[in-house]
Amino acid sequence: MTNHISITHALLAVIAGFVFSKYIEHRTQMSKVPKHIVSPSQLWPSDAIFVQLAGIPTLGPSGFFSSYISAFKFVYNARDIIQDGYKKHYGHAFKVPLLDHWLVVVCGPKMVEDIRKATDDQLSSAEAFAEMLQTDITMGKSLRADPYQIGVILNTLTKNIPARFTDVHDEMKAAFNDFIPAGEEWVKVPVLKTVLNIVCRTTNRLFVGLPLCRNEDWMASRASRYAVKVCLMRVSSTGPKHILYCERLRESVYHKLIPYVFAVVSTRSSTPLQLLTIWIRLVGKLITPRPASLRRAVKHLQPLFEKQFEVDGGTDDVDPGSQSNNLLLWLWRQAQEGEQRTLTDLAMRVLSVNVAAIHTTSMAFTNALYYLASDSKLVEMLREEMEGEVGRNGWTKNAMDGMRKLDSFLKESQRLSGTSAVTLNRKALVDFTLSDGTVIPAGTTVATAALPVHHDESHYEDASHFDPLRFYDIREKEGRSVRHQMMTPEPGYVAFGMGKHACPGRFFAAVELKALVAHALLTYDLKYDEGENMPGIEWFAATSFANTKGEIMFRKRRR
Ligand code: HEM
Repeated sequence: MTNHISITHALLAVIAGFVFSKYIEHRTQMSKVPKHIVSPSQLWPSDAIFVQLAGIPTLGPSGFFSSYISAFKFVYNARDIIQDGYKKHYGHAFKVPLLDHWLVVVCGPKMVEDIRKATDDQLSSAEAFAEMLQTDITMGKSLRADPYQIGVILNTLTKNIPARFTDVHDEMKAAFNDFIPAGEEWVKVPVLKTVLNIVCRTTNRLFVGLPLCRNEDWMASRASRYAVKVCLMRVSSTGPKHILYCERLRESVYHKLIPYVFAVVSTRSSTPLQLLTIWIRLVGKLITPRPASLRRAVKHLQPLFEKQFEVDGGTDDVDPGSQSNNLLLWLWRQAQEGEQRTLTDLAMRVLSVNVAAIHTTSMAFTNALYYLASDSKLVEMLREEMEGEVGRNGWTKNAMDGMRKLDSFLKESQRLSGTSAVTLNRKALVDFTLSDGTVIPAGTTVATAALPVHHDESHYEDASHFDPLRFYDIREKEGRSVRHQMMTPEPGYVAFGMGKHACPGRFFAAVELKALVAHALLTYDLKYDEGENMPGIEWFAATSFANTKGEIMFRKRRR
């Protein structure tokens, strides 16, 4: 026993002596190099990224331990931290430490314009999403290699909204009926959970039609739960990454904590940290919902796939109003012969579009309901407009387009409640110089401040006040302008992002949201239970969520 201890002590002493002597040697080397040409990369394995990042001001402390404390604070307090940075660094960039990497945030119209105008080879949206959602693991690599589904959503899906609107509205009515049966008595409904089901069914009526959109296994386990699992994957996959391998840890290890040991002991490609990345990827592959979700999606889509493509090869004309005019067909027609036309690849894309569509729309609808349940005057005003439009145009896309007060209300709700702290997430593929001269080093994630823009008095008078007719009034003043709509990105409104990567589904989202709110208000009365009020927004790091626990009372509308 004693022998064991002394051998261990001796070994530790040798290692400590070795590290210390190398440290002294390293300090000696460092002292010989003139300060102005010292770059960590010349002395130990390093990324130039960390050197260049040092030139961008840090919000809060940037020391090894203190920056990790800041990173933990960011998880709980991102909204205030980004707001603070926006105030202090308006017109420029600042950086915040996240647990696994630095995030550079730019503020002010000129900086946003720089990001908007950058090419995909300079700042990549796909690479930023890949990192955020771990898409290679959760969705597979082919989606990133050729994300043609984005063009399909923006063009074909948007063009087909009027033709498929009746169908979508039909599903909406059936789904509301199933999940909130309209009775004479008030019933208390958990809002987000119910809304997720309604939105999943309504959206999938457009994507895959009946009967699949109502299939409980597709609905509950695949389409919407897959989306939830992907979000959880994001959290869980970055969780271990935070601890074991991350850009920031590498930075700390290489540059701050024990730079020398790693330089001497191993090359970059074989560092234990690199091995841990592989390990994390393996764990990610084991826990990803992708194989199971994909198998189920393929099973459910197989009959539709055979019906639509095996007879006519997807070339026959389809009635635009029919259910065969769906996302699967639009994807098929855009896909290249070969791999992209397999059911597996198409099914993955259908799932990925579900991920992008369902939670975002559900959050927006939930937030809108929270406002409506607290304001009966607003409800009455909107009902009047809805009845007028539906009376003139029936339940059509045209009628939805005519609901200008509703559009304004939804936009105001998104402005104050539906937006994350940052948007336009991009990954720099090359060193990218902003117009104020700041260099975003290749490999860095950059984003623009979002919520602070929505609270900026230079864009909005009394910016923190909720004014449902704010945009309606502006549009009326400008002669019933078509500008300032909910789906229109503008410098003061970035809920759907901006530029060529602005949300391609925003046109559908706006129509669907209007139809959902109109159907809800014309079918039900709604209010909070005695003693309950509008619940607050929830946050996880820089992302905002509609309150997950809020409940609202519904009953059949009384006139
Ligand atoms: C209220 C609902 C929605 C909100 C608030 C929303 C918001 C956003 C935002 C902020 C982005 C990032 C934009 C950027 O980085 O510049 C985005 C991207 C995207 N959204 Fe939406 N979205 C919504 C609904 C939808 C729907 C219904 C679909 C599909 C039908 C969809 C599909 C996508 C896709 C595919 C992207 C990635 C675009 C790209 O990388 O070029 N979204 N969305």
